[in-house]
Amino acid sequence: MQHRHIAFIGAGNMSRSIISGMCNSGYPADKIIASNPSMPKLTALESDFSIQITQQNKHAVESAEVIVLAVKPQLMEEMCANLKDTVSLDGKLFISIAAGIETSRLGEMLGGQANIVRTMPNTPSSLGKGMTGLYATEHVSQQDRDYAGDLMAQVGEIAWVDKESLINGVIAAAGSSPAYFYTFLEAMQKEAESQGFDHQTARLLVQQAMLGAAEMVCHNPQLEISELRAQVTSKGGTTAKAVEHFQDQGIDTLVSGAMQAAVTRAEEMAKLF
Ligand SMILES: NC(=O)C1=CN([C@@H]2O[C@H](COP(=O)(O)OP(=O)(O)OC[C@H]3O[C@@H](n4cnc5c(N)ncnc54)[C@H](OP(=O)(O)O)[C@@H]3O)[C@@H](O)[C@H]2O)C=CC1
Ligand SMILES: O=C(O)[C@@H]1CCC=N1
Repeated sequence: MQHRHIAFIGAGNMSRSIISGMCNSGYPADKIIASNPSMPKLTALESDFSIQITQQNKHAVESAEVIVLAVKPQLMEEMCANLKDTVSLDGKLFISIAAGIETSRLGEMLGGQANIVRTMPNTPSSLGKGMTGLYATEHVSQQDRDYAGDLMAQVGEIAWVDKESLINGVIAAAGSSPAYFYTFLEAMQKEAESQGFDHQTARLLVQQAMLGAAEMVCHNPQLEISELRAQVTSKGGTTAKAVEHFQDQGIDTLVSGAMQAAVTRAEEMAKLF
């Protein structure tokens, strides 16, 4: 991929995940700058990855061709307003990772910029195991689309969507979903402890089972996930009883309700910010 000068505005969890993935994939650290109001996250990034750091967004943006907008959604408007008043934004490519802010709104916040790619990554990006959805406005050139896609592909798998509303679907299925799996694992760990295992052993049991299950799904693309489930589920055995319990308790409704709640919140955020 092209190694353009890139600035991260906001050096929080997600920026760190992406920067870490980029550096691990060989992106030159001297072409990456991160900007943040407080120093500790910046100094950690500098010492871990040798990237450039600054507390001045203006300084980060001046020297960059690509700007990653990585502040919390509720802070985006104020941050962009300060930026557009202090530095020329023309000709730059903007890549937003913020949940719930549409490209049209971002364009307004940036004073009429339209060269915007909206993405929705997730935290496993820090290990190169991310899943990112991307949407580009019609104003974005093929070269810039390729850059944005290549960038996020440094930290995992990517999927382009051709309707912006589908980014909210990406949030529900991939952006937020690591937390669903953690919630499930927390509950499993707790129950394993109740059944007599110490905290660490309970964690090992559930994390290794999850890892193995995820690898089985990835390594067997020709098999439906339901088939993999069937392979575990011996007739009249233990798994059948456990899965039956999930189904009796309405797991499908529970999961679809949770994913719809994520989409609804993204839609609400689009109106709020
Ligand atoms: N966490 C996740 O799983 C995902 C998050 N996202 C999106 O990523 C974005 C960032 O989230 P996340 O990394 O979790 O949040 P964090 O709070 O960890 O990071 C946001 C960072 O922005 C900094 N910041 C605040 N104001 C400014 C400003 N004016 N200029 C520059 N930096 C500023 C904060 O600094 P300080 O702490 O010093 O105030 C903080 O370090 C959000 O928009 C979120 O919707 C997208 C996908 C997944
Ligand atoms: O919870 C959030 O709003 C962000 C977006 C996806 C994951 N975290």
